[in-house]
Amino acid sequence: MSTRKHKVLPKAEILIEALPWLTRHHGKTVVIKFGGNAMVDEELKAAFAQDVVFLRHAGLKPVVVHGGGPQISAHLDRLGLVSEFKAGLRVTTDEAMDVVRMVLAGQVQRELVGLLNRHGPLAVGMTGEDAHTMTATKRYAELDGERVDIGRVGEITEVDTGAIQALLDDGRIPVISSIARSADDGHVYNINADTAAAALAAALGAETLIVLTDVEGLYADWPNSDDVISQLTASELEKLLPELASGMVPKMEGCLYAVRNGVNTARVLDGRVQHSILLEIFTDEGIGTMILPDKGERE
Ligand SMILES: Nc1ncnc2c1ncn2[C@@H]1O[C@H](COP(=O)(O)OP(=O)(O)O)[C@@H](O)[C@H]1O
Ligand SMILES: CC(=O)N[C@@H](CCC(=O)OP(=O)(O)O)C(=O)O
Repeated sequence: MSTRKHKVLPKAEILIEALPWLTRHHGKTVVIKFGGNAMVDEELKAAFAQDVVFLRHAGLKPVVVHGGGPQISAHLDRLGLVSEFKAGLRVTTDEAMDVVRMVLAGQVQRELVGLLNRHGPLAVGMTGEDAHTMTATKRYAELDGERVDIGRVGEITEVDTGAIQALLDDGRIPVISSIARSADDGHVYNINADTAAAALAAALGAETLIVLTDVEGLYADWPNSDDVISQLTASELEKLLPELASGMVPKMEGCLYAVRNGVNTARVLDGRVQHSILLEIFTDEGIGTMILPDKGERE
């Protein structure tokens, strides 16, 4: 009897630890960005799907926005097309845009939908083009103060959350690829997936934006040290932005945008750690980096 109690009690304690978090997050929308670099391992992808389905059954409304940078680069390579990044954004020729759309919507999104739907008829894939969910205009990169043409890369000008809301109201899990149509020229544009996730989180009035990536969080002095900043405010992050490099730039700009536009917290988590989403949402042990609105702007 006592051995049994010994074994069962810790499990019950874990469940009870989740109670205040379950209450707090019930019915809330959570936008989760799954980065291409965190999507390389089969077990991790399956664990990610389990976490998202768990959130849904725990009464939250998860929305998945996915990247696929490495997968796009691999496909371009196979076709003998060069990929080049400027200011963290892929220079996207018309030809490359076809590949971006095919890989994101036809490969990466399909795979995630398949993994989620192992647990039931929950996930529905779409791109920002569907039902005019995301509208974009051509974006230029800023390099040493110069405006540089990077082809079919877009910035979001408008978000229509109608289709996503309808899916959420129907109990589904929307899985969204970061592509948007332009109202100016009718073309489709390549949107950085962190930027898309942040814009959607703000437009949906999400409680939280979770960005899964391939590092532990925001390093204070990358690449010299692996000290992770566990928490910072929007103003503190704004000061750090000019020092950031590569993929962290759109990620942190996105987090800043989200918390400045009504999202209560933005979190960058290590997607290489299995079940990092569950640990973050339902336990007292926060991991990764949390960005909060400035005092006075918090709910
Ligand atoms: N201060 C920083 N803290 C953490 N990572 C950083 C920092 N500055 C730059 N990076 C780089 O940003 C990368 C994450 O961005 P990215 O490669 O675009 O990932 P994802 O595919 O998940 O969007 C990290 O792997 C790291 O190389
Ligand atoms: C404009 C731009 O750079 N778009 C990205 C879209 C995918 C993405 O953002 O994927 P990750 O989240 O895995 O980096 C690209 O073409 O790679």
